Amino acid sequence: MSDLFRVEGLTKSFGGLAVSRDISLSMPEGERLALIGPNGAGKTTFVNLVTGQLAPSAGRVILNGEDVTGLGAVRRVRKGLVRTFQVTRLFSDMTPEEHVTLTVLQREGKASRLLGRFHGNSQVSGEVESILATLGLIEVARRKVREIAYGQQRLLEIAIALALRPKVLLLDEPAAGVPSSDTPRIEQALERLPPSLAVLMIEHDMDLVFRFAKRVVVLAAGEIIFEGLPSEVAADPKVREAYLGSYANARSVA
Ligand SMILES: Nc1ncnc2c1ncn2[C@@H]1O[C@H](COP(=O)(O)OP(=O)(O)OP(=O)(O)O)[C@@H](O)[C@H]1O
Repeated sequence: MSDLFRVEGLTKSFGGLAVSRDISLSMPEGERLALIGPNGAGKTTFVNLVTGQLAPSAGRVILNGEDVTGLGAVRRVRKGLVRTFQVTRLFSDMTPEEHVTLTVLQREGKASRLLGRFHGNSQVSGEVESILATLGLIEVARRKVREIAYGQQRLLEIAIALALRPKVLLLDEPAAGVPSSDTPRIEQALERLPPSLAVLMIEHDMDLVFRFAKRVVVLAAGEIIFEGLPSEVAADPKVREAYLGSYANARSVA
């Protein structure tokens, strides 16, 4: 198979609770896949298994034909499997330009030298500028993170991920916490991601999912219950039942 990335039979239990059950899926180059599902369906756990933050109980993760299941998270990143997190992990006193520059230098094994020395390095600064432009962050490149909008902070997380030169990018709720007035900014930035990059996005904002995704996978209780086109997902009986079930549970708890 010529898939860039695939998982086979990925399974994980916490004690007696199975949170990933025999998940298999594949992604070609240029994929735009949304992974959706009710709260607690196991979406973040799945990403953690793929990126090496968690070890699976069974199953394999394969990147470019290579089984990376036994590798730690850092080595998977070096091979091109990169993620962002639901909650931002930025330094509030640093600028977007500094964050992305440091990441490029880190990738090149030069981060231990002083950042200042590289301000004049045109190769590094050219790459940093191009990444910041992709995410629409040029005008805030030299502002401190704490002074920029939360939506821009979320985009900076993606910029940092791009600076690691991913082949597969996993976005964990890129629009979470972002005011709806700012979601078009996120959407436009996602449209500008490199075309060959395979992107998997977890997201609860269905407008964003439908605009971004070419394919949708629905997870419920740790299992894939639907895989297909965005236009088909809402009418699928299993999907409707899963969402209705979670709504009913939420109401019965409330
Ligand atoms: N470290 C852990 N130990 C025990 N149970 C866990 C652990 N991590 C997650 N779980 C449980 O696994 C299930 C799946 O959680 P997960 O965070 O992957 O769901 P999710 O689909 O990402 O949910 P959400 O949309 O709310 O972020 C939940 O029932 C959660 O309580």
